[in-house]
Amino acid sequence: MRKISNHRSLRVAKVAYPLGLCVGLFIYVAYIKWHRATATQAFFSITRAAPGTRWGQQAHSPQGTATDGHEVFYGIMFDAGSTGTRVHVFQFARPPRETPTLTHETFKALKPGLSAYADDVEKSAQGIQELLDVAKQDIPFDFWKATPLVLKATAGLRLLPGEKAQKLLQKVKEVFKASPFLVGDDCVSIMNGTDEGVSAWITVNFLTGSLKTPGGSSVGMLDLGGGSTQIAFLPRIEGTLQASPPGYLTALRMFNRTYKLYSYSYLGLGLMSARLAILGGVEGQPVASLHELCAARVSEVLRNRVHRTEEVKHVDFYAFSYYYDLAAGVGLIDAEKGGSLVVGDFEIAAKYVCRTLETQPQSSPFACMDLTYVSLLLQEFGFPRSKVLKLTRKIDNVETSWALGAIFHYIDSLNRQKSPAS
Ligand SMILES: O=c1[nH]cnc2c1ncn2[C@@H]1O[C@H](COP(=O)(O)OP(=O)(O)O)[C@@H](O)[C@H]1O
Ligand SMILES: [Ca+2]
Repeated sequence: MRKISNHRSLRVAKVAYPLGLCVGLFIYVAYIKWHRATATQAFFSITRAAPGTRWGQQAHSPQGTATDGHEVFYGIMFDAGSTGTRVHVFQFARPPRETPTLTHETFKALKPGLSAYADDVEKSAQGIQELLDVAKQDIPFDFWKATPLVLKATAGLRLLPGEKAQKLLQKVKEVFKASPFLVGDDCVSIMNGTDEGVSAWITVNFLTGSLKTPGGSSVGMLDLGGGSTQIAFLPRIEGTLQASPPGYLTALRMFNRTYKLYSYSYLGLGLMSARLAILGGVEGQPVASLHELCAARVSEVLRNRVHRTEEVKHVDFYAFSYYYDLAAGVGLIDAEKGGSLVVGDFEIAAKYVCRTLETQPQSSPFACMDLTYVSLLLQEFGFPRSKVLKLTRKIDNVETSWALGAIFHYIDSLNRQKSPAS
């Protein structure tokens, strides 16, 4: 269902004014007729069935212009992460009577994260505006009004006191409302952890083509952020479903199939939060082996925090974010292309880096602790040392992040409101 193609020229109508007007009118009438005929077709066909989840609600649906028989449209997703804010501008094309395809993504990231402005809310607007300008440059003017603009915040804002988080969100909403894009009342929110995992699972399975084949195999997803970490996969073994605590399973309806996903977000177990917890209380102890010391502290921090499933041993997993950065940092994978490793590689790298740190200062002082943490976290999830993981930042030039899965949901919810029968 997915194709990546070159950006089409969309400004043809401006070439010859009088002729363009007639052609434009004709296309408009044809489009309205065609659109009415297909209005009852499912769009991305995604419905969330889990209780307590909140997907976008909006009164209008995005609507592009028909060119070459394809309807082109855009969606803008802001990821307000704990360590940075990023914009993802997605371009889709929908051939007549077919499901839409993702044709292009533009991505830009800024640091620090929104939560860094908790005590100076006004200052947060500058970065948001800068990222909005990226979207404006990327999306042709004629499409601005129909393009949904959404921001979802993750661990950084979840961990802030509610009032401070709300003030930041309110500021972003002001900036969004002043933009030329399609902005609903729910355009800015804190995403719940389960949705974060589910959306990232949708992204990797969409990009790897796993969603195309009903009944085919799917891949698991591991995301290690700054403030929280997510694991999501589709269990095939009944015992996994039975043994999963409440809150770890969620039903998702997508492309006319229902998936019962295992998805969980551990708030406070992101890499930056873990550093804080690990550094919290062992000062003054004599330095034995730095790795052993680190491992003992990390084990304390992780004790009874993580649910272990047997089935993860048998599922192919993609891992990204800090998993990727750390592996690339010590040369376990290519920093540009990513690659595969086994879980035990993190432990070998941790031991090596910690041992080196005992005798000489390192350029990355946290590497010993970070690698020890990641190695033990993966083991806590139930991964054996021999388990192969795929580490990737992009698949087919699209960022592996929850943003794509989340924009699918959002656009789908807009479409459903427009044609509830579909
Ligand atoms: O879209 C993305 N592309 C590439 N890296 C990303 C993206 N989103 C998050 N990251 C990576 O995730 C890590 C930080 O996670 P984040 O700031 O999102 O924390 P959170 O998920 O706990 O809120 C960093 O390694 C950052 O480079
Ligand atoms: Ca993140």
